[in-house]
Amino acid sequence: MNPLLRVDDLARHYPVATATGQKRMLHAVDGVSFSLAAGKTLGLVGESGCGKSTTARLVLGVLPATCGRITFAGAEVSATRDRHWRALRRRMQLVHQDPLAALDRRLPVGEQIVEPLVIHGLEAGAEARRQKALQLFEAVGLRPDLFERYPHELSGGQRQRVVLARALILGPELLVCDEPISALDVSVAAQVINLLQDLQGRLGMAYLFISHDLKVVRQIADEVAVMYLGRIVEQGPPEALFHAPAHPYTEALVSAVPTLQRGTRERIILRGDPPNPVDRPAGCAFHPRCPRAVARCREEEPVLRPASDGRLAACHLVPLATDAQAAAA
Ligand SMILES: Nc1ncnc2c1ncn2[C@@H]1O[C@H](COP(=O)(O)OP(=O)(O)OP(=O)(O)O)[C@@H](O)[C@H]1O
Repeated sequence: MNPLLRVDDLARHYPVATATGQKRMLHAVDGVSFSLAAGKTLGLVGESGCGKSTTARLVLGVLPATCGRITFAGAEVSATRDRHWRALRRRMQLVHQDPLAALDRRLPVGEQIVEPLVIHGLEAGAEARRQKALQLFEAVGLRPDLFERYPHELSGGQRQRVVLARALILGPELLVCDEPISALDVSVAAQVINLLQDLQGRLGMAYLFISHDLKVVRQIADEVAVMYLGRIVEQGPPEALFHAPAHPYTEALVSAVPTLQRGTRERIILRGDPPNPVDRPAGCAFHPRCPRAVARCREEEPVLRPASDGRLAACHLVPLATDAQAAAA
């Protein structure tokens, strides 16, 4: 079956000036490929600056790619902002981490929920729009009396529900959730995650779910991709990935969450920040921070390929799948 979303060799480079005034290229996203089936969730994790948000903006067609290809429901996504782009954008919506920034402080939240309908000229008549918005209010668990309130009169969790209701009003097939709970406290965040799962069950949307919270990603994702310095370094089902990480970088991320770590392997503590993407280390980009690195890691760049247990990993130390296993995966 064709996936709903397919990303092939996607890249986004930025020309930047170094401290000495030299012009260099920053590879924010550098050859990323994945696919996402309808109704499923792909979690995207990795340290700050690894390219998660850039990937999200490329997928939504709000940022042009340097190269690569994005296909949504069989149609190519490009950042052209023409009629074709607008029609596709209706079917994929963004849920951002900061609901206050996403909402207009001067408008009651009920009015903001119906805005996408007005923009796309989809529902004639103010009353029909209001009824639709009230239905969505209920679907995201908001009381109808909050309809006329302004964003600053709502709690953070309520505001994120308003943002969700607005994203849902056009009936999207894909929600791109970029750190949707990072501004919320733990119990409210848990409610929003439960709501997202519930909505997915009822409406069958696919989620591209970006988060640095591995526990939440394990709960919500069907598949997880780990990014490092603009590339995917490991991808697989959350249970396998978090309980028995193959790539030392995934292992380091998991080591930082004691309740996720299993087994007796020595923990990998991540030291320092990731390298500057302008000066990507030779060989494996993770080798300067990897306690398991061997000579080959400093010289030869590992490519992302099937490991013996079916997941994808870009590490010289991970046993590769045999040709037969790779073909079956
Ligand atoms: N407009 C830009 N010009 C130059 N560099 C950029 C630009 N936008 C992003 N970058 C760089 O691209 C890299 C990836 O950024 P991105 O925001 O995608 O990372 P991220 O994983 O989403 O981080 P965070 O979790 O902090 O949001 C970073 O090094 C960032 O500094």
